[in-house]
Amino acid sequence: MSAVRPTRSITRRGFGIVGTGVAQEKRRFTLAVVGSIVYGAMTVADAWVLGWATDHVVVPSFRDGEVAKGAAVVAFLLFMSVALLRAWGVIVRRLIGGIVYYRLVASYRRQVTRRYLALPMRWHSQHPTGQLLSNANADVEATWSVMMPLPMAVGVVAMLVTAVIAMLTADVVLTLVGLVVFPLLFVINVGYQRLLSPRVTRAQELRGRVSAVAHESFDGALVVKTLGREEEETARFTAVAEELRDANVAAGRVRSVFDPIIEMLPNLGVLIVVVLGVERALAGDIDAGAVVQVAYLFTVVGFPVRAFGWVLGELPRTVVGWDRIQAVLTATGDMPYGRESLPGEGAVRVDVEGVAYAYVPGRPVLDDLDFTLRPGTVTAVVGLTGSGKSTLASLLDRLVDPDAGSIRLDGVDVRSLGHEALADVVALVPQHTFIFDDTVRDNITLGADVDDARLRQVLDLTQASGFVDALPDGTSTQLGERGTTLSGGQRQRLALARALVRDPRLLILDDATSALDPDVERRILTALASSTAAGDGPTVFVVAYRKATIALADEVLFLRGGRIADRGTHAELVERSPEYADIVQAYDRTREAP
Ligand SMILES: Nc1ncnc2c1ncn2[C@@H]1O[C@H](COP(=O)(O)OP(=O)(O)OP(=O)(O)O)[C@@H](O)[C@H]1O
Repeated sequence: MSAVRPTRSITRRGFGIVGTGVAQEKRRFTLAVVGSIVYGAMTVADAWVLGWATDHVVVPSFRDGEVAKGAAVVAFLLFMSVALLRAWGVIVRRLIGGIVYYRLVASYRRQVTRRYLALPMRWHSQHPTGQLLSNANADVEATWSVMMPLPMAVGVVAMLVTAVIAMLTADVVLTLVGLVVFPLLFVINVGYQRLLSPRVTRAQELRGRVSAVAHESFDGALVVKTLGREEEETARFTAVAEELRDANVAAGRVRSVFDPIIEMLPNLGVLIVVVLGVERALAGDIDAGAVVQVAYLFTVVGFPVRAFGWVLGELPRTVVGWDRIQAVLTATGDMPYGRESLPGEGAVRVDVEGVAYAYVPGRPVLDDLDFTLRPGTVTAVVGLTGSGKSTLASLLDRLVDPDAGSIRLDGVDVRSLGHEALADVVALVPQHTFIFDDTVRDNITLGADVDDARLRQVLDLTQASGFVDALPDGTSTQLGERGTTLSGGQRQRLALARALVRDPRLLILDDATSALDPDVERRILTALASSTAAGDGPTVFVVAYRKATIALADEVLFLRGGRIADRGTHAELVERSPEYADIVQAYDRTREAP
């Protein structure tokens, strides 16, 4: 995020964005402004009551040597009424203003998150997680934080107008002092915020970078330690931490110059008012109450005037935050889902026809693929690293759409299936397992209605019952962030159970059993293959790396450079393709090497 210079067009755009927010929360915002106006008017009224009490209670009491009781009671009632109304104004402004802000933040967070989920994997692979987190958090907050001081700034206008009227009724000469001090205060505030804002924005950016570097170092702690890179990592962190320190000091310098001026200016005004006012009171031109009233106004109006500065200072952040969230909200490339559902039940037939796919235009990763997965069979795909196996798995699960050709399930193009219909039919177990910070049960069901007997069945099938039962609370055990309390093989078994519990009609395993020991893997896959062969399981497509797994498949697709180089049973391919035989041999050598 680059610091935006507060130019006029930024101010104009900023107010445009603020308008969008106000329009979205019209009623609540209006109420917050009413609260703010009441607060402003009552602040001025307070000064007036003080003036009135000076003239009608304080001065007569000194003059007559006894308290004017009737007037004192009236003054007390006036003070109390004004104080209550003022308190009501503050509560409404703060409470409703806060609600407006939090509602807008929540609404835009929801929109951004919904958009993320609608955008295709192709978009996600080009946007790092850190950036997405920042969009949903910091950018949304930066856009709307202007809404916090906004009702106060609007109310301050009403306050200043009433203050000037109140001063005019007190004394014209003292009003002139106000007419110099207030605008001066306003101009200094605006200048202050304009100087401060880019520095604060920069510090915020750097805070993000500091946590990103720290996050990366902690995440990669193993690499850092094993390769002895502690010093380099510390130096990398120190560099950004020092930049952040300098940015904070730069912002602090601006504050140290302006804060005293802004604090001092109203006091200077009070001094002038007292000097001028006392002279005029002694000359008999005005009452003492008028001097007290105007002097008091100077002390209370100074602070709210700052709200203007805050609003103007926030606008550049508003614009930057808005642009960043709009980049997500207007991102295109959605994969629209159809409305069809797949008739029938049981394992599906998959027809892949003329499929091509490229991550980078002109450089196809998969090209001209034609094959059929017969219902209720197990097909393994074998190929060198980078030959396109995972990409093919993503296409079958419609995480991406092919650039050419089609993929049909029981004759229905996957693009015409509804989102839920597709999720009901196909399950993909990816290379990297994700475990939620939740219980074993919820990690498997993901909210689906699954009874205990079925849960037990899939845990048995995936050879997970043993270790799950050994956990402190069995299936109710909380697994911690990313399931760090489990071994890689245990995580993979839960991921398999998660897919199987949904009774998919097409199961895609993308190297999903790599962390299992060969014996456990063989048992799981044999059970799966036999249920499939018995007409009770899904069609299985497996990206495989072990000879034993590959040998279980009814058919093997041998992928080379994104094309099918050969296909047949494992035995047939070993016999006719030395290249294939070499790859499979090499797989086992690398995988089983100690
Ligand atoms: N998100 C991406 N953006 C650009 N290119 C990609 C992306 N993902 C994969 N590729 C490229 O596409 C090609 C095929 O990748 P893919 O992951 O499908 O291969 P694979 O056969 O599964 O490899 P491995 O056996 O190493 O998992 C590779 O050359 C890879 O660099």
